Amino acid sequence: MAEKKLTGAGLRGQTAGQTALCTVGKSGTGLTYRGYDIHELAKYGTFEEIAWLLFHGELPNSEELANYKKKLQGLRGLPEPLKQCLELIPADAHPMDVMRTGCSMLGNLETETDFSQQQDVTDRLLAAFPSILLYWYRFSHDGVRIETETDDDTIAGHFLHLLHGKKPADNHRRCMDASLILYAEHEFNASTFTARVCASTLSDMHSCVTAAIGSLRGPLHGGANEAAMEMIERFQSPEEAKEAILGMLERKDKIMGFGHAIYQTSDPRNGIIKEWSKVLGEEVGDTVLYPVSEIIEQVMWDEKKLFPNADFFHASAYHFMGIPTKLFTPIFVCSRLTGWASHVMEQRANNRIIRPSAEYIGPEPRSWVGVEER
Ligand SMILES: CC(=O)SCCNC(=O)CCNC(=O)[C@H](O)C(C)(C)COP(=O)(O)OP(=O)(O)OC[C@H]1O[C@@H](n2cnc3c(N)ncnc32)[C@H](O)[C@@H]1OP(=O)(O)O
Ligand SMILES: O=C([O-])CC(=O)C(=O)O
Repeated sequence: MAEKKLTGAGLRGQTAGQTALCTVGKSGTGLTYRGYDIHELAKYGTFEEIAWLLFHGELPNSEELANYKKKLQGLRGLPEPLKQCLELIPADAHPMDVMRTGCSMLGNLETETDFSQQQDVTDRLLAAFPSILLYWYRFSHDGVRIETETDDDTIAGHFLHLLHGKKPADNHRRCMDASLILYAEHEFNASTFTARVCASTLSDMHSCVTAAIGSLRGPLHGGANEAAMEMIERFQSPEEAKEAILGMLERKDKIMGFGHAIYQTSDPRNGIIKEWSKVLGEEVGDTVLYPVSEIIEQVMWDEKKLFPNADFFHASAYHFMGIPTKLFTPIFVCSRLTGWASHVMEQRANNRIIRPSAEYIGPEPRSWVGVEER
């Protein structure tokens, strides 16, 4: 692939503001959160530690971490009107629409009335998002009203517990934890930029996050993990996948889970989630999905010099943990909330309304023509 031109459409290559949260694709640093490399964060950290790091700028000490986890544990319950609202949403709704509504409804019930509440509002959303999603999912699909206040120590464990109705295996919890870390923050991506634009009008946290959920939903952004799953599960063998992908490339179809707006040769998150996919696939005796994913990776590189982004191997990793495909992008929401909220706080701390200019390409000035003369 020719050197990517970082100008023009899509605001590519334009610096649209400053951040101390994250570097993306900066030469020599790759992906870092608050200066820590993503590989170290995913290997040694837990999602709650990384959330704290993003919000406060430093890793928590053991007392801070224990207190923070306790606080989040205590915020998992849902108010009755929110449960009633979730029960009205049909089973065939897209779970991203459920997240959008759930966030917005909570904004009606627990409104942020002053920016001094921003951390508490964020923590509430962080604790409540898995509950919102899975309360709706289990009610609409299984007809059960689940208890969302579990004693699980982590958000990863809480999520899988609510989904499957039992505490998860340790490696599933660890994979989910790693996944939440990988998705937590990514500079001025489309959904985060949406959140910052909303924040720049001095709007409330629920509005900023609801707007961001709308941006993440699209298949060119967070929705790609679901689209990748729908693609890979169509193939019965690597040979079939190779032939089909070559055909898709010839027809100039987009292959979901590949390419990136900023990274040029690889996405540093890919190797980490790919390894988890391999381990979990071996555990469930998979002989198709992982090999199919690998051959697609190979073909995409050989043919287009395109590489898997964070979403591609997330598809098979989540699938091996028994997570339904339509819940993939909402998990991204449960994680990226940390990045969105940190950016909202950063924007508020040094705000100017975001209002770029447009290059006008419309007609020259002209006179009004009455309706009877048109
Ligand atoms: C967590 C995330 O949000 S990561 C992104 C998730 N999204 C996806 O996986 C969707 C598939 N990928 C894409 O659509 C794109 O790669 C994006 C949206 C991620 C980045 O878009 P851009 O920065 O505009 O792409 P870029 O400029 O690198 O495209 C260069 C060329 O590669 C092609 N290309 C890029 N990605 C793909 C793909 N996945 N499949 C096929 N061709 C592709 C483009 O069509 C373009 O070809 P052209 O020059 O003939 O028009
Ligand atoms: O940065 C981007 O454009 C998309 C992405 O990978 C993310 O948001 O994680």
